[in-house]
This record gives sequence, structure tokens and C-alpha cells, in this order.
Amino acid sequence: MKTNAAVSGRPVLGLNDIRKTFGGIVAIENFSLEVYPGEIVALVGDNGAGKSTLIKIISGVYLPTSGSIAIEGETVAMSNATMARAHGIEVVYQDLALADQQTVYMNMFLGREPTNALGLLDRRRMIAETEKLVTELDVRIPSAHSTIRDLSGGQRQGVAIARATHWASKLILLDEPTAALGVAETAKVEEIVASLKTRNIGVLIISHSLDQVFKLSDRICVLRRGKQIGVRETKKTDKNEIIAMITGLQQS
Ligand SMILES: Nc1ncnc2c1ncn2[C@@H]1O[C@H](COP(=O)(O)OP(=O)(O)OP(=O)(O)O)[C@@H](O)[C@H]1O
Repeated sequence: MKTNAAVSGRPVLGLNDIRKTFGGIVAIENFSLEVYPGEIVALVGDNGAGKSTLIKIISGVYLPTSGSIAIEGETVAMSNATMARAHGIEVVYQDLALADQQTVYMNMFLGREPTNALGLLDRRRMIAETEKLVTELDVRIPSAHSTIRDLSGGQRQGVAIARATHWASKLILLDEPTAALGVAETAKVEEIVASLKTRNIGVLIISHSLDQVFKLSDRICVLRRGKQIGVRETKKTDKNEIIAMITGLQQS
């Protein structure tokens, strides 16, 4: 597998010869990829290429039929999302998995709330950590006490990414993070995603927007009908080459 000269260290994620079948359907085959700390890798491919299946394998939703997954060089078996989270992997989906009626700070800790010595919710800590992270990531929300339903789509996605950033020690998976957003909100979320590069975690992003892929990624991995067609360094390729890889047709 080609390594990326732009990044160094041990890969946070190593996928080795992954195959996934559903009955007679081969959704993924011979798929190998490494993601390094501090890099953004884009996963692109047409509908049905296998992108979501791959994200679900990395996030513990599906077990691969064969092949192995390594986190920082160590082979792991993840048979549910909780196990993936325990390995420092967080996912942000396009359909925001936030609790609408709850505050921002409650959402940051949903299901993983810290408690104090008395066994009560440590709200002070939750609020302080939320405020610190939304400020660092420049997620512009009125306050950590705001209710999610009162926020715009872009602000919500910012909160979802902040939550993932809070918990992900190794890898964030972004599945079409701006699909539901308008132009200005997309630009803001892209800024937040770009800022994740300084946090020494890996980012794997699925996007149908090649503009976004070229703006954000260090490398682009192309899937077609479950097969890995190739991986390119973003600055050494162009849209024509990537489109040709996605479609299998030469661009004139
Ligand atoms: N649970 C499932 N059962 C059966 N087949 C499945 C299942 N999930 C995915 N597939 C099949 O696996 C292949 C890859 O699908 P997948 O959803 O991963 O593609 P995708 O690249 O994410 O597509 P899209 O961009 O449309 O979301 C498709 O042929 C799909 O029909």
C-alpha cells in the first residue's frame, strides 16, 4: 500500500483486504487503506459503490466477511458501535443524530455523562468542556445551554462534529456531513472539518461533492462497485482523473 509522504507516524486506521458480502451481493472486496493522524482522506464513488458499507464496518455496525482492521497497528474486532467508540472512533452522519429537545451540552455527552462524587450529573464540567470545544472549533452557537431544535442545520452539524471531536481519540468518520446544508452553512462546516487536521486524529469523509473533496482532503480513495480503484494524493490529481476513476470512463 502506498504511504503518504505528507504525513508521518503510525496509521490510526489500517484496513487490510476487507471483504463484505450480503448474501450473494459483494458490497466490498480487496479493500485496503491506511489513514494517518492529521490527515483527511476522502472516500468517493457512485451510488452503491460501497462507501456506507465501509463506514459501517469501521464504526462497528457490520463485521467484515473477511479481512482485518487495525487501530494504531493493533488488530481489533469491533462487533458493535460501542466497541468502535471505545477504540476512539466516532461517526458523524448527514442525518444528525442529536436529541432535539436537549441542550447543546447534554448532547455533547449523550449516554456518556460525567458524574460528580455524589453520583450526580457533573453539569458544570459538561458546560465548561462544551464551551471550550465550541470556541476552539469556532462553532457559532448562542450558548452551551441552547436547545438543539433552536439551532440552524449548520450549527447542529457543528455541534455533531464537536461531539465527535470530544470523544474521538483516533478517527472521525464523516458521512456526507454537509448534504443537508445550504451554501453558507456548508462553508462553515467545511472550515470546522479542515481545522480537525491540527488535532492529530485521522478523518475519513464521504462526500458526493468533488469541490469539497478537493478543498478538504489530503488523499482521495475511489471505490467502484465495491472495488478499490485507487488512492491519489489530492494535490497530484484533478477532477477529470477522479471522475474517470469513479465512472470507469475516460474523460475527453
Ligand atoms: N444491508 C444490506 N443488505 C444487502 N445489500 C446491501 C446492504 N447494504 C448495502 N448493500 C449493497 O451493497 C452495495 C454497496 O452499498 P453502499 O450503501 O455501501 O453504497 P454507497 O457507496 O454508500 O452508496 P450511496 O452513495 O448510494 O449511499 C450495494 O449494492 C447495496 O445494494
